[in-house]
Amino acid sequence: MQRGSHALPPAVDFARLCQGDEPGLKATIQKYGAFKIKNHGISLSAKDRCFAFSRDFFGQSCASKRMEPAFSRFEGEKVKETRIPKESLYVSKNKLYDYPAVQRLSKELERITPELLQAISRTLTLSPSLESFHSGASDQLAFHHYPEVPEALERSPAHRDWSLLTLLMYEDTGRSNGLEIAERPYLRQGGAPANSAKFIPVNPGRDEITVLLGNMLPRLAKLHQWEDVRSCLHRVSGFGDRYSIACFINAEDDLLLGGDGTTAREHREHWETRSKVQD
Ligand SMILES: O=C(O)CCC(=O)C(=O)O
Ligand SMILES: [Fe+2]
Repeated sequence: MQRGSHALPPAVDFARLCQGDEPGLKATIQKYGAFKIKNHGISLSAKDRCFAFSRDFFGQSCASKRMEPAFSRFEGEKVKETRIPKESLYVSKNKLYDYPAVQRLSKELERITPELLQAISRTLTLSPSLESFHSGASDQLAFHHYPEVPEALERSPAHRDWSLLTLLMYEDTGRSNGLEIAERPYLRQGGAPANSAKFIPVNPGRDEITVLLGNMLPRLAKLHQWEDVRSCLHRVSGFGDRYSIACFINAEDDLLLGGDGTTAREHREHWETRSKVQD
């Protein structure tokens, strides 16, 4: 049962969603820009292997990690001017051969992505369907590590992702993991929506994946005159050592995202540059 309006509704059965409509999903996406899925076909062993890889990778010395071009150092990224107290490793599709531990998870995610894009398109009546904008070549896996920082309550400030979709995976710790999502409509009391929004905890259950709508979607909605599709405003709070895996599903690089001629690649690179802390 959904606990009032104070929690993201229970995870949708992905296999069932692929067979047909899921009552209530459209309302959930419109309210949160996010939903959870279970029975998704991503194996626990592939996921566990990646979390083990992540712990080993981030457990190395700073000098070793800095040798890795895909490594983004602690506080190396920001939201507006706030540095994020995390370190990350970004694995692009063309670098997968360097990371054998990651290949299986990537393959499994690749297999479910077209079905997920189709299901979202059907639920929101988007035409052309989202999978026609996606080849998978520019999708990326991000491994995040938020080391314990006693004084940091807000671990990642409120932001939206620049992707089409973000799939978030966690270890099953059995406790709240800090991901929070803004509920719509935002109360606009003079402040920016990010400050006035009401955030609810997500608390993904065992082996659930949280799906967030990213900023490529509202751009496509405008271009194709779809009904208002908003991206998910989210943040991370809490204490303790924390690991997460994000799969960024992006529209193919050459796709036009707006009447101004911006391509998906330019959109992505613009936001990547904006979020980097310059040394
Ligand atoms: O670590 C998380 O739970 C969220 C990560 C996130 O927001 C991102 O990768 O954009
Ligand atoms: Fe995010």
